[in-house]
Formats: sequence, structure tokens, C-alpha cells
Amino acid sequence: MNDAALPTPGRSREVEPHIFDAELVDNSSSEPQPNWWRRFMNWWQRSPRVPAALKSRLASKQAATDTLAFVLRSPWRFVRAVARGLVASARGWRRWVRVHDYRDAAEQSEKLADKFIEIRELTLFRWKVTGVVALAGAAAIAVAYVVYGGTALWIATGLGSATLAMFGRRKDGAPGRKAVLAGPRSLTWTMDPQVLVDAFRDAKLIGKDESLRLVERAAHDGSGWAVTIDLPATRKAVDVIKHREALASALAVDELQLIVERVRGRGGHAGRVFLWVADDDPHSGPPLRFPLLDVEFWDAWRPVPFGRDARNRRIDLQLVWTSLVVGAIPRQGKTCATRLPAAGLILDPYSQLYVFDGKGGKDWQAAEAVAHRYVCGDEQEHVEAVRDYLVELVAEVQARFSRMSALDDDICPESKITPAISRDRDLGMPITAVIIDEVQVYLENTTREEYGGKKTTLGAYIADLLTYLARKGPAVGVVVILATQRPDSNTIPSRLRAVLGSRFALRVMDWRDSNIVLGEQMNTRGFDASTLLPSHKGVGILRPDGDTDAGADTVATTTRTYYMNNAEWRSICERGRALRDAAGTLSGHAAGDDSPRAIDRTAVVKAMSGSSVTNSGTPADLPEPLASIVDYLGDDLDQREFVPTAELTGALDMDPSVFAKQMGELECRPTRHRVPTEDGEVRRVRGYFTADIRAAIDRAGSDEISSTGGPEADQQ
Ligand SMILES: Nc1ncnc2c1ncn2[C@@H]1O[C@H](COP(=O)(O)OP(=O)(O)OP(=O)(O)O)[C@@H](O)[C@H]1O
Repeated sequence: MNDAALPTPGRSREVEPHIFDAELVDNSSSEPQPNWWRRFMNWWQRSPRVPAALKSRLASKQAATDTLAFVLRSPWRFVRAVARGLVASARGWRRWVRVHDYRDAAEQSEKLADKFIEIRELTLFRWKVTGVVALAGAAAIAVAYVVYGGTALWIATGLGSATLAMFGRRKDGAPGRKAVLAGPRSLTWTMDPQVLVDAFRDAKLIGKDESLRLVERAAHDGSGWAVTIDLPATRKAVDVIKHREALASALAVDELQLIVERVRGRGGHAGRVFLWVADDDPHSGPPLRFPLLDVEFWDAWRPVPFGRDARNRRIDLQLVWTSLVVGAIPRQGKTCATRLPAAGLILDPYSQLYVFDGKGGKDWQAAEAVAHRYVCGDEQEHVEAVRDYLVELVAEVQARFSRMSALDDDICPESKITPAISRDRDLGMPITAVIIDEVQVYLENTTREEYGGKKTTLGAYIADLLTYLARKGPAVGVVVILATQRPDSNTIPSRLRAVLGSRFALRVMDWRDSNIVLGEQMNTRGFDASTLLPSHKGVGILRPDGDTDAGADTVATTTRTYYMNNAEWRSICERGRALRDAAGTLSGHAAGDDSPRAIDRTAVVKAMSGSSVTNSGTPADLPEPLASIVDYLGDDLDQREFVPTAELTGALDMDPSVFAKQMGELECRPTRHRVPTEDGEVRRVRGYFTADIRAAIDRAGSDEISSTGGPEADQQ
């Protein structure tokens, strides 16, 4: 067992050094300090009168580096300022001598012809003045040269160039002084922070009069350049993350090369941004070897290595307590990505696998050797087998809940599965994963059947079963992993999507599909899987369940998944089988036993009625967002009178305008109604009467209104 050799999961550990390096304060000391000294240090650190450079050794070092850089750069900056001053004064003189201001004013009042003679006279006069001044200046210099010699010339040149440099100095927020066709901008910002400031201005992330504060100078870090900056007050790091593309354009790099993170925790704040720019395409190069190929055994409770981000940091994926959906257009690496978490579960002999492959190829064939339930194919019999096994699992989830409620507090402290429970074979609650590749094959089956007294399609029923498992299953150790090449709302209804915790979007067709996998409005937050390159196989945007270490604003990470070829995948499955043989946990299909388990079907119907639309007295194929509303409200649909719009859009993670439009199409209009607030007052808010929602459901049931489900349903 050499899993210990793997680097421990810890994305934050690789980020934090930047944060702490940036935090210039180090007042920790093991020696007890006298009180007056601590008070003095406290004052010193906090006083605005003490320059920041004197507050810590690191800050002083940085100030010294800055000063040295300034001194070394100043001759070149002076020459450039003189050149700019020369150009600016020549332009200014030209405008003056040609009486531009007067000419423009006359032109604007359409009196140019009347003023022509006046303008001409003034032009001649100004030429004369120029001539006189030039002659007088030349004469003065000549006299000074005769009287004082060459020194006078040097003094005159010095004064002249200083004046020109003053005139041509780069003023903050004066972009007009830049050359129209500048050279390539990439990486110049690492040398000259002003270029970085300009890029932020060009990307409209700061105003013309605003600037940035360098917390940590640009330094080469890994295979790219890193810099930490503070935005001006009131500007937010999250906006920089949102407009990463504009910033990448301003810095002249591909957006895949630019990583923007908000610095969190100690030393971080809402306006502190960490930027990292890769030297080259960070997602090219040979495929990344899957670390689990070198381990004998894996604990399903440990996050599984999933891939690496642009900075080559390992990205792990937590499996227990959550579920995963992988969406992509064909041939982008969906199956390969789905096999990674599957491998983590296969290498844990105490976990149980339900593997269903809608494609029917040999991608998942090797998993037959370890799977408790295995279905491969898209025929009607396969869809029915998947349904039966899912029903079996729903019954199993219920049985686990009731068995768990009978357990001692010592064994089961929180009515949730624990590692010890999952490995105790007497309790019979192993971590159970349902892995379905090309899940759309099963969800799109249109055979109409009756379930729990209601007519519905087989696909909708499977969606309900999966929704139940993804929602209730995690607490008792059920993990749902779905992969689809059609991530539209017809295929994966929102009620199912809403309960799938982790999302991974490889390249998709457009931002709508990307949002369907990653969540509403993720494109506006800077995450759009349609912008990934076709050549980047296995590269996708991972939005893990819960917050990442980088904080809630860094909701997703572009990740290149590890790669496993077929032979390696087979070797993992063979190892999984050997481990199960040794542990005596081989069961079901892998042990040659495909006989269905006896289940209590009425209990399944009852369980589903609490959570799905199928059996709750409402039609299973309700259009969105009605189905999701029914799913969200449950019994409240009958018990409450009124639901505020904000509550519904929040719960459904929907854009309010799209929600209003879709509800309008279902003939459900919002009204203003008085509702009591938490502080005891009564406020008038917009929302829907549940009676109207119920009426829309009835109309949908009698097919009066057409389904709005479809890709448009998820558009913004
Ligand atoms: N992480 C990766 N690194 C490098 N190459 C990869 C990676 N993942 C997938 N690929 C390449 O992409 C190809 C397609 O992968 P895969 O079969 O997983 O795609 P898919 O999306 O499941 O396709 P389909 O939709 O046809 O099932 C693979 O043959 C492999 O060469």
C-alpha cells in the first residue's frame, strides 16, 4: 500500500504561501514580551503615520527593491518622458500656430467662411511670434555660449529636457499618450507595474484615476508569473474574476493562461487579488498519469485525485456526501473523467458499484468484474433493468435509514453514515456508487407506464429515482455519478440537476449548455465551458460541491483530468476484484448473482411520493420550472398560500427575468401580496399564489399548455 506516498490533498497549502508572503506582518514570538513593548509594536503596526515600509522586514525589503528598480529604470524613463514631451509640445505648438481652437469654434457655429480672414491673420501673427521667439532664444543661447562657453549649452539642454520631461511625464489616467501601435504587451507587466495598471484600466476593472497597490512583486512561480495586488478601495476581487477574459485580453495572453484568485483568510480581503500568468499553454503536454495507478488500495472516503489545474496543483474530488455530473460534447474525455472517481471506488473493496453504460461499448466492460449491478446497452430491456436496479437502491436507501435510526449514538452519532459503519459488514451499508455513462439514453426513454397510480414515461421515472437517490442517498452512503453528452434541460430535468452537488463541464457547444452543467449564470461569473479548446481533451471546468479553499468566489477551477488508457483501467478493475476477493466483499453481478433483491414496492412508492412529482398527485412530465417548484415546495404547495418570487428564484437558482418569462408562458402571473417578515413587520412583495401554481400544474396535466422544457428553458 503506497497511497501514503501521494501528496496530501491540499489546494490551499499551495495558494497560501502567496497570501502569507504578502502579509507583511510577523509579530509572533515565542519569548514573552514586556507590556510596553507590545503596546509600542501594536501602535507601530497600526499607526497610519508610520510608513508601511517600516512596519516589517519584508516590507522594508520590498521598499528597497522598489527603490532600486526605480533608480535603475529612471534614466530610461527620463529619456522616454523627454521624447513624449517633445512630441506633445510640437503637437501643442502646431495647434496653436494654426489657431485650431478658434477655427473649431467657427466651424461649429458654421461661421468658418466669415472668420476666414481673421483666422488667417491670426495664423500669420502666430508664425511671426514663433519666429521671433525662436530667433531670440537662439541669440540668447549664442550669447551665453560666447560669454560662458560650453557649460551654458549644457545648462540650456538640461533645463530644456527637464521641462520637456515634466511636460511629457506619464500622468495617471492619460492613456492618450501611449503609442497607437505598441509592441507585444505580454510579460512587460512583470517588469513594469505601470503596464499592469494600464491593463486593469483597459479592462475597465479600475477607473482612469485609480491605481493598484503591489502587495507582492511579480515573481516567477512554477511555470508562470505570479503577482499579488490590492485593488483601489470599493473595487472587488470578485469582479476581476468575473472579467478575467477582458483582463487576459489587456495583458495579451489567452484566458486559459490567466488565473485570478481572491486572496482569502489571514492577509486576504475582498480587494486583494492573486494573479498568475502561465508562460505557455498550461493544458498542453503529454497526458497526466493517474496517481491511483500506483496504489494498491484506496479509501473511498478520501477525495480522489481528479486532475491538475493550470498551476499544476492537484485537484481532488470528494465523493462521499455528494454526487457528480459530467457533461460534454462527444470525444472530449467524458468517459475518461467519469472513470477517475469510479477508480477510487473500485480500489476500495468495501464499496459497492452499480455501473450502467448507456453507450453499450467496451468503455465500462472491465468494471463488470467488480460491479454489484451492471447494465450495458440502450435497448428497452436495458432501460428496464436500470429502472429495476434503481428501484432496488431506493428501497435500500429507505432500509438503511430505518436501520440507522435503530443504531446506538456511539456507532451512529448523527444519523449519517460514518467510515466505520460503511466498513462494518454486519451493518450492510457500504459506500454505494451509481455510475451511469450516457445517462440521457435512459432519461429520454418515452415508453409510457403507470407508476404509483400515475401515468408517466420510463425516462421521467428514472429521473425521479435518481433525484431521490442524489438527494437522500448521500446521508446513507449512496454516491450518484452521471455523465451525459446532452446536458440540456429536457435530458436532465432541473429537479435532478439541482441535487447533483459537483459538476464537471468539458467542452460544450455554447454557454447555455455550460450553464446547464455548471449552474445558472456561471458564464457571467467567468466560467464558460464552451470557450475551452477542442484540442484540450480532458480539460474542463470543475465546480465542486461546497466551497473551495480559495473561497466561495472561486466557485470553479479549470482542470485537466488525469488520463488512464484502457489497459490501465482494466488493471484497476482487476486489482479491485482481487481486493474484493481477499476481503470477501464480491457480490451481485461480479459474483455471478444477478437475481433481483426482494423489495417492498409500496415502500418505494411512498418514499418517492415525498420527493418526486411522479407520485405526488402531479404529472411526472411537468414543464420546467413547474416541476422544480413542485419539487422544492413539496407539501408546502398545499399548505402555503403565497410564495415570494425571490424565494423561488433563489431556491431554483434561476435568473428572475427568465423565471418570470417561463412562468408567464405557463399562464402564471406574479402578484403583490402582504407577507410577514422575520422582524415581525408586514411587507408587500411580489410572488405567486400557490392556488395559481396548482392551477398551472392541473393545466399541464391535461396538456393545456405545452412544455417549455428544452434548451431554452435554461437560457437566461
Ligand atoms: N485527460 C485526458 N488527457 C489526454 N487525453 C484525453 C484525456 N481524456 C480523454 N482524452 C482523449 O480524448 C479521447 C476521448 O475520450 P472519451 O472517450 O473519454 O470521450 P467521451 O467524451 O467519453 O466520448 P464519447 O462521447 O464518444 O463517449 C480519448 O480517446 C483520449 O485520447
